[in-house]
Order: sequence, then C-alpha cells, then structure tokens
Amino acid sequence: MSQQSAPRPTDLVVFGGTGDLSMRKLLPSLYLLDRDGHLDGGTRVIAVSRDGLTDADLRDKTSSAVRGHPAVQVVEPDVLRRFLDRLSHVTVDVGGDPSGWAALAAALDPGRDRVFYLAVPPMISGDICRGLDGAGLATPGSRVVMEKPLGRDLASSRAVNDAVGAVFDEQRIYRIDHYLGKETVQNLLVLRFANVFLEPLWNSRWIDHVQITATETVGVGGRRGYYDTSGAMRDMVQNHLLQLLCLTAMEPPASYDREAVRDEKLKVLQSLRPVTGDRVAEDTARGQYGRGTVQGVEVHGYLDEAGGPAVSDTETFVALRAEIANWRWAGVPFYLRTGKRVGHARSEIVIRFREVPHTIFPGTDTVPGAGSLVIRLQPDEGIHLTMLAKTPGAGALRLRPVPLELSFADTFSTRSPEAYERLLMDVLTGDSTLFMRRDEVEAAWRWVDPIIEAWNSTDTTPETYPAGSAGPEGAHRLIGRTGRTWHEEEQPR
Ligand SMILES: NC(=O)C1=CN([C@@H]2O[C@H](COP(=O)(O)OP(=O)(O)OC[C@H]3O[C@@H](n4cnc5c(N)ncnc54)[C@H](OP(=O)(O)O)[C@@H]3O)[C@@H](O)[C@H]2O)C=CC1
Ligand SMILES: O=C1O[C@H](COP(=O)(O)O)[C@@H](O)[C@H](O)[C@H]1O
Repeated sequence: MSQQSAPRPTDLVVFGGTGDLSMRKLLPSLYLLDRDGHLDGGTRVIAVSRDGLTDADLRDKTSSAVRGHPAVQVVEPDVLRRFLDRLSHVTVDVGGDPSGWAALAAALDPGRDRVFYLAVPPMISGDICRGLDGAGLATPGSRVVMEKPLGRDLASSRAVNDAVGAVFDEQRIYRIDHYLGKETVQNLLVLRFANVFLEPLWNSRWIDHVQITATETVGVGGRRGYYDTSGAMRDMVQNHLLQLLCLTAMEPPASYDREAVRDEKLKVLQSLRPVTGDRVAEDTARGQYGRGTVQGVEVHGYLDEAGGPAVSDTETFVALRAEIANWRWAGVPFYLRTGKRVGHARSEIVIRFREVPHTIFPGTDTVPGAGSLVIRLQPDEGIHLTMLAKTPGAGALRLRPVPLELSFADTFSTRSPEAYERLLMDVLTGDSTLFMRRDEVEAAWRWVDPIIEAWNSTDTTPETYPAGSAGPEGAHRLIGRTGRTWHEEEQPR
C-alpha cells in the first residue's frame, strides 16, 4: 500500500470515547496494537464525552473493557498499565457549552500528529468539525475518522459529508466500514488478483450466482434507540454488504493504490440495476424477529427490546436480489442477506459455479453443493472450495462433493488481528485504501434509498420470524423462485 508510513507520535482524540463502540472495539483494539508493539511510544488517546469522567475513571472503565474482550486472552499487567497511562479524558459538550473546546486545545500537543475519531451519533459530526476548526485544532495534516452510518439517506449523507468536508479535505477523511478491516475480506482481493486460476472463471460464463450473507445470533442489545431509526438495510446492507459485493464484483485495479481500488468499487455501485416498482416486492424481503430460542436461551422479540416503541416496522432482516448491469456480470444474481437473532451466525461470500456444459457421468449432473467457493469471514475464517470427487469403491460410479479447506487458523500461526486493529493502524500510518470515498457512500445510498422509500410507501410490514430460526419465509421464497437455495440448505446426498 503505497501511502503507508511508519506510525508517528499521535494524539488520537476519540469523540464518543466512553460509548459502546469505544469500549467494545476501539480501546481494546488499541490495547492489542500497543501490546504487539505497533503504537509509537509518544502516542496518546484522549477520550471526549459530556460526562465529566476523571482520567482515573476512564482508565478503570477501559481496563474492564480490555479484560472482557474476547481477543485479549491473557492481560499482561505491565502492558495494560503502559496502555492506560496513554489515556486521558476531556469533557466537551458538542453543541452545548463551548468551554470544552479550550480544554481540549490545552490537552493537545502541537508536536504530535492529530487524529480525530468521531465515534458519536452522525448528526453531531458537523458540529464537532466546526468546533475543531473554531478552536484552531484541525491543523494541516490532521485526519478525521467517521463511523457508519454516514447519514440515513443520500440527502443527509451529503449534508454530513459537506459539513465535515468544509473543514477536512477528502484526503484527510477516513470513512470506516469495519468489514473492510476483516482479514478474509482483504484476502478476497489476494485470492482474486494474486492467483491466476480464478479470474478467468470470475464472470457470468462460469458463475451461476453469488450469495453474500452476514447473519447474527445477537439481537439489538442496548442499541434499540439507534436501531429503530436505522434497520438492517441502513445498518448492514448500505455499507458492509455492498462493500463485500464491490470487492467480489470489481474489475482488477491497475495497482493496489487507494484511488485505483476505490475507482473500481465505485463502478460496481454505479452499475447496480435500480430496484424499483414491482421489482421491490419481487426482489426484496424483510423481517423482524419475534420471541424465540437462540442456542437454547429464550429471548425477547424485537418489539419487547428496551429503549424503543412497542410498535415498529423496523426490519431486523433483509434479503435482496441485486444485479450488476455490466459485461462481466449480466444475468448473474447477487443474493444479499443479513439479519439479527437467527439460529446461526455466519458471514460469508458464496460463489456458486455453473454446472459442466456436458456431463459424462450419467445420473450425477445435479449433485447439490458441488462447485461452490466459500469465502468465510466468520466464524472460522477461511476459504472452502467444494469439488466433485469419485467415491472410492468398485461398484457403480458415484460422485460426491468434497471440501478443499483453507483454515486461516490452522494454516498461519499468527493471530488474525481484529478489524479495528487493522483500520486504526491504517489511520495512524495515513493509508486510506480500506476506507470509503465520499462518492462510494453516496452511490450506495442512491441504490438503497428507493427500496426503503418503496417499503415505506406500502402498507406492508416486515414479516415476523421466530428468534433462532433461519429468518423470514420471504427470504427463502426470494431465492427459491429461481430453483436456488441458500448455501447452508444444500444437503449433499
Ligand atoms: N456500537 C457499535 O457496535 C457500532 C457503532 N457504530 C457507530 O459509532 C457511533 C457511536 O456509537 P455507540 O458507541 O454505539 O454510541 P453510544 O451512544 O454508546 O456512545 C456515544 C458516545 O458519544 C458521546 N456523545 C454523544 N453526544 C455527545 C455530545 N453532544 N458531545 C460530546 N459527546 C457526545 C457519548 O458520551 P456522553 O453521552 O457521555 O456525552 C458517548 O461517549 C455511531 O455513529 C454508531 O452508529 C458503528 C458500528 C458499530
Ligand atoms: O456495523 C455493525 O456491525 C455489527 C456486526 O459486525 P460483526 O463484525 O460482528 O459482523 C452489527 O451487529 C451492528 O448492528 C452494525 O452496526
């Protein structure tokens, strides 16, 4: 990645540094980077919120968060102490009492690089940037990191981008999509563009369809308030799933350079056929979880989750059929699916190859599950290719799908970093290849907005599915109409 440089002493200011994202993901990831020797000795983390925490309070809260993080198996007390010493808290009430900006200015060191991470509700991003500018803190070279969702539709996304762009030029804006920091997602590019054998098959001639799935067993947890204004379409499809689709479908970029990669992703988004009119009913399905049992535990339905209204049309599951109208992909459906509180959590991209043009093995031409390449993000990161092989034996010839497995855990002895570790490191070293450019985000909203508008303009509501199930029936009907099935439903015979 051409833009990368060594980490330098940096003041990393995290607005929303006491919130859920910071405690669950950002601070534990920074601890892991520090533990593994990737943070410069002079780097400090300044958490900003309105709640008047002392530095000691923040360090206690962070210590618990680090200890509770699944990737931190053993806490090394000296490393933790060194990391906690980097932390301090400053109270700034964005949009309220302006005195906090002077306190923040006093906490920053003019000799260090500056990164401002906006882990806050997106509607205050503009106020933060104006506050930074007013206090003279958005110095040349300083960078800003924005969390998703970037707006709730194209118009609001443009407004947020304009407000942030008025203070920071595009080169200094890092729009996070944490799926791009996942190891397997980056490996998808390597798989496609560093190996010679796949690319000739990577088109409508040889691929029947693609499935992109990101399902979770968890519900909305403590985020019902946020989720009720979002839903699965804005929370997952507009960003994570469409980014996965872009990396799967894009043309080979001329180099692994940030603009070259982003240019190719943008072309995919611009080639998505709009889903409008009757196609909304045909090509989309949405659901909302009801009560049920997930992994043996009885759980609430969405409407009973605390922090939101007892009646809501918010979708917690979406399935879609997308088409990319270009030479490579014409006629190949891309099925996208995401949902909360289903029976099994899986994030994966499944490439389903076509059958051979002519079979010489009678009776074996439709063996289910054959000819799939699965790029699995989680759990058990890896790449799995299913091929047909002959079952040993002297009797009648029988073919069976057999797996060729590449498990990252078994193959590489090194730990796969958390997505946020990778992305935070990239921000600190000034590499924005794995971040979204403004035009990409806006192209994604341009495709998603009409679908949400169509849902809102009908009197249909999301179909209830029991927690712990495989999602709404509509998702199965959507793919089943063409005689296909979701990957996990294929039972090899
Ligand atoms: N949580 C997650 O898993 C994910 C979150 N995100 C995104 O990250 C962002 C933060 O989410 P999350 O951490 O869940 O939200 P939380 O509500 O848990 O935290 C919000 C943080 O922002 C601070 N804050 C809110 N308003 C102000 C204000 N006016 N001035 C100063 N500080 C303020 C809060 O502190 P206080 O109230 O004490 O001032 C708190 O630290 C959102 O954009 C979300 O969509 C993205 C991906 C995943
Ligand atoms: O951005 C989000 O992602 C998480 C899922 O992330 P994962 O890395 O655990 O797959 C999702 O739970 C959350 O609702 C969404 O905001």
